[in-house]
Amino acid sequence: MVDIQNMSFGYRRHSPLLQNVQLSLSRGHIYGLLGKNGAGKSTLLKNMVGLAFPQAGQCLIDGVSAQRRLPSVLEEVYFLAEELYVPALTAAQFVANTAGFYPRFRQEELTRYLHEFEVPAHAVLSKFSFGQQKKFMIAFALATNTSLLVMDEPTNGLDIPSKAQFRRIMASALTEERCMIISTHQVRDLDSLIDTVVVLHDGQIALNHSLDQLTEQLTFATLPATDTTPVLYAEDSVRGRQAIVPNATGAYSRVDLELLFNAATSGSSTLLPFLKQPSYAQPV
Ligand SMILES: Nc1ncnc2c1ncn2[C@@H]1O[C@H](COP(=O)(O)OP(=O)(O)OP(=O)(O)O)[C@@H](O)[C@H]1O
Repeated sequence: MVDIQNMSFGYRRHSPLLQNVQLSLSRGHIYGLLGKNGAGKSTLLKNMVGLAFPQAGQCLIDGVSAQRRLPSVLEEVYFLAEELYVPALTAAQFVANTAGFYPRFRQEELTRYLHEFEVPAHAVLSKFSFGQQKKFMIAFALATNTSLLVMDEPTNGLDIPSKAQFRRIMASALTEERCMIISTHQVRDLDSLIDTVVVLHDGQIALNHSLDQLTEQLTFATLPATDTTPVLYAEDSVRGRQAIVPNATGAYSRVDLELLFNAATSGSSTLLPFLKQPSYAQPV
């Protein structure tokens, strides 16, 4: 669905932020785009949907360059930006003005998502709290039923129960026809939601693996402080030594997203080369 090929971008010509990025996203998946503050996640997403133009390489949506912004492509793309612009309109007025751009928009789905998010359906949007505005826009984004749904930091401003609602609603809205990508620097917000982890670091895609691939290749374990097992990455914590080791037995362990993210962005010299070994590297 999305093909980013050798893409480079910088806000200033001689200082590239993204370099030679390669990324393919398929329908039927929820991707988590993780990166530190300022890593360039929003910038990558804007290039992906044609709101910023690469200086080299290209971003394709179903084979068409996103920067052409063809209506036939745009009606299949919804981009929920990190900063919201919410007009002084009721939900019904907002839908009347906006839903027409998305041929597969479903009012009954919007009503259901708003009910699940406990957002009033008839108030003026600009009078909502920030969290309610965010939830309205997430509900609207889902109800557009676009093939590509790109959400930049959607969980910013949501309280803890709302984050759980968000994960439930997102999971219920995924279909085989849809590709969703969600960026965050709050790694735990995507726990139990995404099926593929993409880490952006130092201007490049440092890691792009499905959770299934990761559980097959890695074991996430808490080791006693005295344990001398060779590790791919480890951090000391109050619970013991949180470690990532090769999965030698094929046993299942839950991916610790935060530990994985720390490993991928720490400059650890072992984890990323281990995942890139020919027998393990399986681009999604
Ligand atoms: N319009 C712009 N003009 C110039 N520089 C910009 C612009 N937008 C972003 N930047 C810079 O590009 C870098 C990456 O910003 P970006 O917003 O893409 O990062 P991010 O990973 O989404 O960060 P965060 O997690 O903090 O939202 C930052 O250093 C930022 O200051």
